[in-house]
Amino acid sequence: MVKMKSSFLAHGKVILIGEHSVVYGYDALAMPITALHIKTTVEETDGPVYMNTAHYHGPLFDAPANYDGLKYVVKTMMDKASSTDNVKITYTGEIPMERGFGSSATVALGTVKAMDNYYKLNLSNSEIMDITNHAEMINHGKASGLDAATVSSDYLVFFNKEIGPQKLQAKLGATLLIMDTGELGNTKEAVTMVRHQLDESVEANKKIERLGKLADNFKAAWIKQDKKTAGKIFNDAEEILASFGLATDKIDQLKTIALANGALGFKFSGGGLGGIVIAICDNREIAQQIADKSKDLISNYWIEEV
Ligand SMILES: C[C@@](O)(CCO)CC(=O)[O-]
Repeated sequence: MVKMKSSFLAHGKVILIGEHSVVYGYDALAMPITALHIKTTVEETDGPVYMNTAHYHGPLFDAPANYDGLKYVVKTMMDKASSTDNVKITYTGEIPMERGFGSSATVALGTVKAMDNYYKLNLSNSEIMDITNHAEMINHGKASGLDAATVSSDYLVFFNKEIGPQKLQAKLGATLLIMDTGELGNTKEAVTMVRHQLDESVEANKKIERLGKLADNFKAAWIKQDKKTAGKIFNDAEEILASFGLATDKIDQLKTIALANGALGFKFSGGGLGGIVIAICDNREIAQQIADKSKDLISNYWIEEV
């Protein structure tokens, strides 16, 4: 019997604060970006299991190692369905890859959900999250679960590895300017860089603990709608993240422009080594002005009221 084609639309995320320290059990805050999404479509094929993305077309199990997380997802779902029929999986839509927008978690989640529906498996939410998180572990070496939790939520996520995601209903009353440096980040490399420093230095461990505390202070400022303090905490977090060697020249240049043009605070978001940066601004006009002044350094930008 021919199975019905199945699709799932999953959105991206940005981490507001707590990247890296979240991997070691500290708190973090992240939000979904519904403007950026990827649609995963699963359908029957006579050939080998096939993958169709903007970057790769071909048999999935011949794809390069950076698709290993997806290979695991597809194999796991086919095993769960006891299926020997092959599928063709197509990804459409756009979330810039390796920028901190959670594209790897988005495609992993989309694939689990679309295949769950395709095979009528009715997996529980925790099974779906476990498979998505395991794919993230394969992709990043060590993953907190924050990305997977945020791409599967339609609300602001307060997250801790032990407790999982909690909904934060508050608003800061500020404008976020999210800018894409156009530089590819590399989460796996960034997470490894931090881990090596933690293995070797007490000072590095203290810095990670401070980052974790900043996330809690940021949450408190957010709830109080204290955007000035939130901005200052952003700057403090950026300083610590940069001290691990995770910022780039371009990130530093964007920080100078943002702070000289009225941003309340600035930090990169996600693993670092490139990717996206966020400026907290008092209002849209300031955000637009910073984006205009940064235009020669960025490939794109988004303005979000939070
Ligand atoms: C760097 C990191 O904290 C965020 C990557 O988007 C890694 C993780 O939480 O798994």
